[in-house]
Amino acid sequence: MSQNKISISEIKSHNQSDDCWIVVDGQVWDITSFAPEHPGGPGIIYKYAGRDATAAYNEIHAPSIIKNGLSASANKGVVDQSTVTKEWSEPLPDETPKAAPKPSSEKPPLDSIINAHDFEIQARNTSTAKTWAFYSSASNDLVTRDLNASLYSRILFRPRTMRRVATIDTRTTLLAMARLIHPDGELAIARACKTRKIIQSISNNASYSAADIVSQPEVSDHPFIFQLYVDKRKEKTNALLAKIKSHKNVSAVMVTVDAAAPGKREADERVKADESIENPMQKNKPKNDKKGGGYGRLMAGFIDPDLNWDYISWLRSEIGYDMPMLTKGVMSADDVKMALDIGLDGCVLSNHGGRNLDTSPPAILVLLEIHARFPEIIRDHHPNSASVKAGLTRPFSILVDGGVRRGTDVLKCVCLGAVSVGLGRPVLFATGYGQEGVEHLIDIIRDEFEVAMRNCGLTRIEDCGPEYVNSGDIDHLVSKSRGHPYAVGWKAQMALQSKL
Ligand SMILES: Cc1cc2nc3c(=O)[nH]c(=O)nc-3n(C[C@H](O)[C@H](O)[C@H](O)COP(=O)(O)O)c2cc1C
Repeated sequence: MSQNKISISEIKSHNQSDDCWIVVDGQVWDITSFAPEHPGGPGIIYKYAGRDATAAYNEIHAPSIIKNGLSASANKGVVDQSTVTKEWSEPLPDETPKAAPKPSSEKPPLDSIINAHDFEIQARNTSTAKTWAFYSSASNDLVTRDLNASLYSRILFRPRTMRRVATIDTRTTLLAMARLIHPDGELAIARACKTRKIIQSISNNASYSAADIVSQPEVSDHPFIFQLYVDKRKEKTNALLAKIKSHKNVSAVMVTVDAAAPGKREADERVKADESIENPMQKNKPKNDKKGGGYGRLMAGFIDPDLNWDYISWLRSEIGYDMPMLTKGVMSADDVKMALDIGLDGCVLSNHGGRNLDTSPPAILVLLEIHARFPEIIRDHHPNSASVKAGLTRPFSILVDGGVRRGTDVLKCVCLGAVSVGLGRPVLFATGYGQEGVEHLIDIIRDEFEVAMRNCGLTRIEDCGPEYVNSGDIDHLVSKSRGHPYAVGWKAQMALQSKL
């Protein structure tokens, strides 16, 4: 079917935030209603209102994103090439009356940053092309990365009013997970987490060693979680664990299980790697080859794809029952149930920020799947549950990460039973400003969280519950059974009888 041809003058007339068209690869899109939800903020879109955004779009998005993410009615047609003018083909002039500030390599003052999206925009404008590509990239078409964030906007609150909310108690945990963006990297994150009473999860691939991070005098009495990737060479994992356990302030180990193979992070692959940078934990250096120059592949090369439940059970006893152990990167309720059954202390529902398996489910869907399929896990094992408080059951903590950008996102997770909520990229972007930047980010999210609590009529974390959220718009995406809801399996018995 031939597409409607649209003249350049017509496209240019749709250049306002309430009537915003852009052109990507010759296709004309009405992006008015999507722009406010754009994960990178609407500013960058408004900069291209009534213009050709192809170059800017292709820098960080895969071609299919716009087609899959917008409704068919948003496609207005194709550019009428006979109307293209010289002025249209020229790059965007520097000065623009639209909402986006002029991109600058100068960091804006920290006090002009008022939300997590602002941190992302400044990181994009001021960090090196490689740093931006490595941090922001995700696998294949970025579907999961973007869905992680956008699903939160489809869950609504069910607020109660007139509840005396002048004084509230928000004691809960936010998790934070960077030297590419600031020389102090994870050292600065650790100090900020200490001043803001947040727990940092230290990556196995951090740019400083775990010892350097947890031994800083400022944080010597502050708890940390160590995130472990199981090495193909098991003796390396054992040696690392022995070192980790020698640090009194490492209070839990989190084993990442969603990285059997590194995702194809095309933005990272497309930007040449600096072959002189050494990954301090693995002592290896990046190289550019036929696949590209991805840091992601370099950092994942040592991870054991044969990781299995037998090893996790062994690790559980090896680490010792005085040290809580969790799995991170859990994407199905069945794997949560397994973790509970073999005696782990919790799970982080996560898809690695969409960096490994594209189209894997956002954590919030897995959280809802747990409610639908194994309600006892949260009802009887949530650390604040009546059953745990009465000493009848043991606590099992569900943590969530991926796409969390607002205090309202945090509150939705807490209402649905999450004990902690993790922030990945926003913390890295905020680290561009060092310790102060991370503190500012945490203050922003906490403030948004408190505003949301008050306006929902909530004063205590213990009172947050599913009755405060309406997930109707995404309920159809929640898996309600182990098998497919109607497709008939030809080897169903075998597959469904296995616990694994
Ligand atoms: C640059 C970068 C590096 C990461 N490195 C690790 C890692 O070493 N280990 C790990 O378990 N997860 C890692 N993750 C995933 C994060 O722990 C977290 O699951 C994810 O970033 C959450 O999504 P968000 O960035 O949308 O908040 C990394 C994420 C990013 C963006």
